[in-house]
Amino acid sequence: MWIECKNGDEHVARLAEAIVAGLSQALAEKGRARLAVSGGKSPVPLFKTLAEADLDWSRVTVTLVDERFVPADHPDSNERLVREHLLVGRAAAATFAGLVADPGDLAASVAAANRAYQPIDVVVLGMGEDGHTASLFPAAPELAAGLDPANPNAYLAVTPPAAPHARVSLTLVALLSAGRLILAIAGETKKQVFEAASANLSAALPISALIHQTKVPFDAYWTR
Ligand SMILES: O=C1O[C@H](COP(=O)(O)O)[C@@H](O)[C@H](O)[C@H]1O
Repeated sequence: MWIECKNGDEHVARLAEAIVAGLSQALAEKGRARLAVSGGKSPVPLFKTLAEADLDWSRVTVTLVDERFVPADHPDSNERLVREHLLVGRAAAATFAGLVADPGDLAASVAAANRAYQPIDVVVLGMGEDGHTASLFPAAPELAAGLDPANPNAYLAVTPPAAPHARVSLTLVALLSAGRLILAIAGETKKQVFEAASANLSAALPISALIHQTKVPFDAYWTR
């Protein structure tokens, strides 16, 4: 479902409401919940609101949709972003599962992420203006494997052709094993990219693989 919000405050409030609803449902049904969040520049206001949500965070595991292959204290680290802005306040009681086990060994980090993987209740995605989501970048050499419905792995290494750092990313198979997918995007350019991806399923815009699927509830929240 496409959901338009009138401003940033409504965007954050509605996203937080949907995420908390998904986590609360998992807690009620299973006693534990697993949340995967994205990094990049845009999620900080959402993280700050989520951090104060009235949830039993001690029964929530927070993990990452994707990670830049950098040490956890690097300015571009998604783990650093999450630790600084989400795992604070009430959410400090959550357990965190990062994706870079060894900042000197990408293959070992991906292998460790795959061993630790458990199905995710709520996935919060972003989208780049090139149509990438998670770190499933258009034209990346690993994109076909990332989108392969028969890929047995939850995570893979990705080399973005035009963005910094090698990545560790959830595969499409893992994304489509989640309880629900929530996309947070802002701006006219991303709206146009989303519309183009809605018109055609194409590896040129990897987000289209999520739009054109019916396995998992998928909601896109947009604001100007
Ligand atoms: O590189 C990344 O970019 C996307 C989009 O980031 P944004 O700052 O444009 O919202 C993000 O979803 C992904 O997790 C991140 O690694």
